[in-house]
Amino acid sequence: MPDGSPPPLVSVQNLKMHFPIHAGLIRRRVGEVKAVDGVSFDIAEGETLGLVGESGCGKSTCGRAILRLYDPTEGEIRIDGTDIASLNHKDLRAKRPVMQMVFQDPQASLNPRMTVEAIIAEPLDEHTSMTTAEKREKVRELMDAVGLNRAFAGRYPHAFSGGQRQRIGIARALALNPKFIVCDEPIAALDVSIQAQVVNLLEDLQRQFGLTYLFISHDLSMVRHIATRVAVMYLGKIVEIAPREALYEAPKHPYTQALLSAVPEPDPAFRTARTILQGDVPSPANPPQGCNFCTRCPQVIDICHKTEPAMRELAPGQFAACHLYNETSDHAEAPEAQQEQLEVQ
Ligand SMILES: Nc1ncnc2c1ncn2[C@@H]1O[C@H](COP(=O)(O)OP(=O)(O)OP(=O)(O)O)[C@@H](O)[C@H]1O
Repeated sequence: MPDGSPPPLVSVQNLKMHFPIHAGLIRRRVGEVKAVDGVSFDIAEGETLGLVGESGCGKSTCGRAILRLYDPTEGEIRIDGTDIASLNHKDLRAKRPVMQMVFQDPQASLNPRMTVEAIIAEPLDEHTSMTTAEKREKVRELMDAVGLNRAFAGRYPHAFSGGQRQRIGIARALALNPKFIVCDEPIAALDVSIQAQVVNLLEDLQRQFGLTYLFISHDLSMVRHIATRVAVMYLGKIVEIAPREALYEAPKHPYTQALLSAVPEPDPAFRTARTILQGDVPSPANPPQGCNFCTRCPQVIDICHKTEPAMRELAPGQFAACHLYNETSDHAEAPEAQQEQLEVQ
């Protein structure tokens, strides 16, 4: 953080979320799934940090652990000046209004037996002493803010389209005037034709209410549109984090390069060589020794199998964890050069 700049709204240090694996009749603990394994990042107030990576790399678990929907195994989480990781349940409940989540599947996250009015008012019932009339008015203001017709407040979720249901979920997340929202694949379950509308709404709301987002998605094109900075996750760890332009225009980590090379580019002038990653993602219950990416990396070198690479700043604000950039390595300049020789599809 440069001198004089305000402290980040969200600060995550060495976050770990390991799920125990039990087996046998007495449910003996036989191992653990390292879903999130030492993740660190900051998010400035008003910023959107995109969190990308293949399915199963730990994005959702990371978002949930930050909001304490899971109790993290280890690590520090500071949100708006409070150490979230160490709060007891009573204090956590009091802090809940500041941090909210928008879920992937609006169908599954809305109670089908509750009206839209009751769904959006639920957090107000739980966390405020508003009168019925005040709640009624607040629900209608929220419906206006997310572009839902007030006249439909008495309807049930099934009467709405997927995009409208996600607007209901967003209105509920906004009810307590949060500062920080984890958007967990908020458009993945929606029709492509309405994905952009929901993303534009999230951007409008961010400007209007000064919101800070962690935007989790496997859609790199959408993240490029909405995020100010982007973190790339692989097998429970962040391998690269950088300002949006740097990440998309000059990715440093071979995994980021491979992910981006798979994004369809309509303009042939900007099409690059496509990297096909070999093999499957290893199990987070049994990650490889050394670098987590060493079993699939097209540019693997000896040390990758032995030592975990540290995060290093390779360009202003652009950090990557890769041995290819070690000052002592002969390969310090190799990744971009080698990228050109990769298989063209
Ligand atoms: N409650 C749980 N118990 C045990 N393992 C879990 C639990 N939740 C997630 N995992 C495992 O943790 C790993 C990370 O899962 P997670 O859902 O966070 O990944 P993701 O990147 O969000 O993937 P997707 O995009 O498919 O949701 C996976 O291997 C998953 O099976």
